[in-house]
Amino acid sequence: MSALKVVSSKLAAEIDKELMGPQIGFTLQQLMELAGFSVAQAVCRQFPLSGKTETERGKHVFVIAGPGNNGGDGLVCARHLKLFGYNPIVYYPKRSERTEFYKQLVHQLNFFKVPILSQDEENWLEYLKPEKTLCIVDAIFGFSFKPPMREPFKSIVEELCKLQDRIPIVSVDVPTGWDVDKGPISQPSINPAVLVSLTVPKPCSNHIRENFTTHYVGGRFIPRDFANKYGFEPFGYESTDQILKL
Ligand SMILES: NC(=O)C1=CN([C@@H]2O[C@H](COP(=O)(O)OP(=O)(O)OC[C@H]3O[C@@H](n4cnc5c(N)ncnc54)[C@H](OP(=O)(O)O)[C@@H]3O)[C@@H](O)[C@H]2O)[C@@H](O)CC1
Ligand SMILES: [K+]
Repeated sequence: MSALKVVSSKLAAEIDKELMGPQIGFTLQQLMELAGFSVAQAVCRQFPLSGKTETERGKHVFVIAGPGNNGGDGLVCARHLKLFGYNPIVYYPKRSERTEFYKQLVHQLNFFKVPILSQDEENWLEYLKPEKTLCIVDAIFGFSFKPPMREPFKSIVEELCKLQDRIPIVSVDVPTGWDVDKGPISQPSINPAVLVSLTVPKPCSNHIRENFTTHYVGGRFIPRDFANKYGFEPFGYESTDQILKL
């Protein structure tokens, strides 16, 4: 276990609320854009295309998006990956009706010709093959997940657990199915090859496997005094980087 500074789910929610409150005035869209952008950067850092063969470069990044904001981060990430020269494909089984904004993110993916598997795609595993897939982006649930997991996500996560020894998983903020504070609470559970914590790591990140999971922090959107107010030091991002390897 690392001695990493973490904030509880309750505090993470308070941070979010203040960032998007009347005093600071970020919009959800702004934060989600930066969050998804940083996850795309983590994929690039971990799985660089430079020096790769044509076949390797053509592999898919399979992005699975859930119904909430974690899923929204995934949709944004897919768009940036396309711009970075990757070949993303999105599985978005339960599309959010929460706001018009989610529909706009889908339109943008269409604009970039990123394939989105239809809501009733039963053969989604056909698009996910170790020889054809570079990695999976797990953007199903983040810090608002409450067990037990409902379908269709329960079956999806079970399949991911079977595949994860052969295809690396990049989890956005919280590995799906983990309790944000307690970590993996049910079996089987996702063991990501990469975890990208957003804003600040949550307590569950103390449960990642030390020699297995590469941990990044991303979502570079707070100044020093704001971090200090919530009890942590800002992260030492370099230059224009949106991620920092911890
Ligand atoms: N400042 C930051 O750090 C920023 C953080 N951001 C990101 O937001 C994430 C948090 O987003 P969030 O609050 O929308 O919640 P999230 O985890 O996506 O899940 C909610 C959805 O899941 C569903 N659901 C829940 N339990 C379920 C179950 N058992 N089985 C099935 N469904 C279940 C629930 O459905 P409901 O229960 O409401 O019907 C709802 O639809 C955070 O982790 C980070 O990635 C950035 O975008 C912006 C900046
Ligand atoms: K996730």
